[in-house]
Amino acid sequence: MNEFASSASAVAPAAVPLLQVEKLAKVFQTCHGPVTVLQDLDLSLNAGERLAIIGASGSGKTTLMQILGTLDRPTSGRCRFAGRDLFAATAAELNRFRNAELGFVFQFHQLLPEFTALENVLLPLLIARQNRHAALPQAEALLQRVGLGHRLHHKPGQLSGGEQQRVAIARALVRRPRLLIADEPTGNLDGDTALEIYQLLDDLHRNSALTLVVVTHNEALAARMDRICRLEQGRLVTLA
Ligand SMILES: Nc1ncnc2c1ncn2[C@@H]1O[C@H](COP(=O)(O)OP(=O)(O)OP(=O)(O)O)[C@@H](O)[C@H]1O
Repeated sequence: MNEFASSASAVAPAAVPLLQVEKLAKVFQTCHGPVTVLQDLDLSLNAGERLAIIGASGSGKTTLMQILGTLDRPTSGRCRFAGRDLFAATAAELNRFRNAELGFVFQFHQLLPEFTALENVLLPLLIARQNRHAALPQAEALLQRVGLGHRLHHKPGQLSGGEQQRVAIARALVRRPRLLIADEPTGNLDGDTALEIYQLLDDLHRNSALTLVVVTHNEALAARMDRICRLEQGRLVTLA
């Protein structure tokens, strides 16, 4: 764990939400004038909670995920992770925080096509300077856990869409992040395969204290989470 993340968890009492967003706004400046996508957005998410975010196309779901994932900065407002103000951190601190504390899954898996499933999952550990010998059993165990123990040495092009997304989930979780951010993780999959991915997320949640924010267009899949919010007019409205 990096110094920013460890000092954050050291100062955070148990009652502090894992993620706390206050009065968040995002305005894009374009040649046609400013485009306000998020405004006055509040969100509080406890450790271990699973939140589904739904909303019309263009309502700002990906914009919000990018900000929660610290891949983009808000125009104004505050985002705290375990009590620590994220956007007050330096770029280097944020980088280390992101690598240690966050896992990302996208609609298109973004696996490296030349690498095997095992190598794709191993990579974040090697980038974090873990010894390959120690990292290998961790990556293998996680691939077993997502049901791909028999596909370790297959490349993404040799795997089905659902299998590729399982590898992407294993890659996102291999460094044991506290928050998993999934932007339309099943948008590219058929109904049965999408359901299998959600069952896998259920399993992973049950067996570890994973906190999950998932964007989906599918309300039946959203209903599997603990809470559903709809993004409308720049704000999150709690539905259930
Ligand atoms: N860099 C940018 N510059 C200007 N406008 C942007 C930029 N990025 C996003 N937008 C605008 O912000 C709005 C929200 O986009 P976003 O991708 O967050 O929506 P979304 O809810 O994820 O949509 P979808 O469900 O279709 O993926 C859109 O109107 C989009 O055109």
